[in-house]
Parts: sequence; C-alpha cells; structure tokens
Amino acid sequence: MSITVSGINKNFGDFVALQDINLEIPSGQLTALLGPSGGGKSTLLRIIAGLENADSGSITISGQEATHLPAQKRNVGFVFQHYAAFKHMSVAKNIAFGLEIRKLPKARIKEKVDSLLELVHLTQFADRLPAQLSGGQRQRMALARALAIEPSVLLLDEPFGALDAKVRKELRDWLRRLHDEVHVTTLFVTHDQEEALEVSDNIVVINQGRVEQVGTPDELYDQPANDFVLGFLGPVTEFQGRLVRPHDLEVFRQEVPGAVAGRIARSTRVGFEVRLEVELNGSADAAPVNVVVTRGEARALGLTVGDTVFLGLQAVLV
Ligand SMILES: Nc1ncnc2c1ncn2[C@@H]1O[C@H](COP(=O)(O)OP(=O)(O)OP(=O)(O)O)[C@@H](O)[C@H]1O
Repeated sequence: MSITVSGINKNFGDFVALQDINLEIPSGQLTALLGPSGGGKSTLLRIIAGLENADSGSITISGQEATHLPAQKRNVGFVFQHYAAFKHMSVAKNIAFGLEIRKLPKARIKEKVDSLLELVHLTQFADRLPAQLSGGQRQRMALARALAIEPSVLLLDEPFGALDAKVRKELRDWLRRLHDEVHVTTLFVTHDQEEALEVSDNIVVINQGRVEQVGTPDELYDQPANDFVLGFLGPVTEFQGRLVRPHDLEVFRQEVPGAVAGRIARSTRVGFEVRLEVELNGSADAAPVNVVVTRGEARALGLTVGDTVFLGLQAVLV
C-alpha cells in the first residue's frame, strides 16, 4: 500500500470534519476522493500532505510513518485548484524550481525539465511566463512541477475545478494517459462523479466526514453500498418505493406481468437520449418517475406525451 490512513479524526472547533477515517490507497493507481462540497475531502488530502494536522490517527506513506513529518519531508507532490506559479519565472524555471532547491547539477535539471515539458506537452511554451498560458496549460505546468521532485505520491485537489467543462474533459483524458505513462500513486479530490468514474482506478466516497464506500468505479456504480452512493454516482428516480436508475426502467406499450401502468407527462430529448416523466396510475400526488430511453427506442415504441405505457425494472439494483 502506498498510503495508509488509520483512525484519522479532525475537528474544527465543535465541527467534526473527519471521523475515524481508515483507508488503504494502493500503489501506482489513480484514486479519487469523491463527495459533496464540505464532506472533508480537502481536509483529508491536506492531512496526508502534511499541510494540516489530524487530532488523532496516523498516516503512512510508502511504508514510512509520516504522521509527524513536515510536508517537505513527505516526498509528496501537491497541485491545487488555483496553482500559485512564480509569475516572474518562465514555465521551464517554474518546473525546475524544486530541483534547484535540491541542488541537482545544472545539466541534470535541464534534462529533467525537458522531459517533463514533453510529458505535459508544453515544450513549445518553455520560455513563456505563466500569465501567457491558458488555464489548462497552467495546470499542466503545475503537474510537471509537482512531478519534478519524483514524489512517491501525487496529491491533486480539484486540479481542473476552475476550468470550463470542455477543457476539464480534455485534461481529465490527458491525466488518465499521463498516469498510464508515469504510474505514480495519485490521489485526487473531485466532487464531479463523472470525472471520478472516467479517470480513476478506485474511488473513495466521502460524505459528512465519513467514508461511505471504497471500490472500483464499476463496483460503486453497480453495487452502491447505500442510497447516498447510489444517488451521488448518477441520476436516480423513485419507483415503487425504491431508488433506481432511470435507464434501468423498461418501457412497454402493452401490459406485461410485473409492469406498472402510467401516463407520459413529459418527454425531453437530450442528444441521443429521451427523458420521460411518467405519472403512475393511482399515484397522482407522487413525483413522476423519470425514465431514460434511447432515441431509437422512443421512436420504435412511438412514445408521445399523453400515451399510456407500462414500466418495469430491468435489473435489481440495491
Ligand atoms: N480551517 C478550517 N476551519 C474551520 N472549518 C474548516 C476549516 N477547513 C475546513 N473546514 C470545514 O470542514 C468541512 C470540510 O471541508 P473540506 O474543505 O475538507 O471539504 P471538501 O469535501 O473538500 O469540500 P469542497 O469540495 O467544497 O472543498 C467544511 O464544512 C469546512 O467548512
């Protein structure tokens, strides 16, 4: 295990930010800390980095007891949402900074910076100042700087949080490819479930200072431990007293054993999907059931607002 978190507790005054956190973060993998705002993700990351002290519990990094080590002795690379670059230094100088402090020979620094620039696809921007980069390029520079010291773990706190959706998506694909190349144990904080599902090998779901579930993206999506995880990892709708995913409901035109009759109250096309709101017969006061079908299915079934349909659950979820 690359990072072991044992019995970590952290209070801010009366407020319990983290409660008895126990985690094993596997070596060489990309692990997401996923959860809603205020759940404690950043606090945990900062405790692992040594930027915050826990009230109790211990942290081990690469087999070394790190609980009381200062941040600079933990050999971790850290990237924040808003990366504080040295404004007056070029991109190459920013990346070289940690190596110069460590007094590596000049030729060796140059060699390393060149290969890092290549890794993060910034070779042509080596001589620019940080202000002359886009937000996405700046975050790539931040990653190169964090990687320069060859950290045993890389900690990323919403590294793409301040960027627009399209750049976020590009950088997330890029991070996955980068990780496949360098394999450094990476722990990254996100509140975006799609980001976590797409990028990571493992996900730790944190809510209200507690770990709700740990698993691979598939495990969490297919076998959520509770309604919170189910609801946080994707859309849900209530169907016959339980939470299910809208695309796990099947729509029939005829009565089918086990299916329930209702009326299509609304139909919205979003890209290749059609989202239906179905009011079940005899439940006028209840919220409509949300169902997602493909455009092809909607067309084949000839679904129109006002039609009566029958809903059944395709797969048992929880
Ligand atoms: N220095 C502090 N003093 C007081 N309360 C704090 C401090 N740092 C964090 N908190 C509180 O601890 C809780 C957890 O904060 P944390 O930043 O870890 O959450 P998070 O899951 O990372 O959320 P976000 O995604 O919004 O950053 C929040 O309620 C926050 O207000």
